[in-house]
Amino acid sequence: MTTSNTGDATDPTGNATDDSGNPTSDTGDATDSPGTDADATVRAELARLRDSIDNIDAAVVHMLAERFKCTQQVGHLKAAHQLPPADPSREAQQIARLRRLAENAKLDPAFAEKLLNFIIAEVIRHHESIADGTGQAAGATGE
Ligand SMILES: O=C(O)C(=O)C[C@]1(C(=O)O)C=C[C@@H](O)C=C1
Repeated sequence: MTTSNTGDATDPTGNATDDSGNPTSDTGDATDSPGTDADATVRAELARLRDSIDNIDAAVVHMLAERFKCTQQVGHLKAAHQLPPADPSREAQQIARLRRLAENAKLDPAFAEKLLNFIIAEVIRHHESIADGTGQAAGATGE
């Protein structure tokens, strides 16, 4: 719900709801309103799906944190041996592989490529900071 919304919305069953998603026309008596059971079912299904989304988002954050711990070590290795932060041929392989994986998983490969490029751009920024001495010290966790 946006903060600019002043009027009541309708829930997915078309019933009027307030800003918290609660029915506004329901008297609270479950026996006299045919919409009440459907509302409760829809809200329960939405809550169940949102629980799964929250778990998946948490997994994504933890996996990204692990990936950045690896790339931080790569950044230090590259800086110590005067290797360039970016490796375009490696990136081309990663993109081709990720697009294949995405297609098999029925995920939009263009989206997968954009996501990987977004992550790699951040990694390269970190590598550059490590190389110029302004980056995170080796072994630092940021906690
Ligand atoms: O594999 C490397 O050389 C890395 O620095 C890691 C990484 C990546 O995030 O996967 C980042 C930058 C490179 O251009 C390629 C890949």
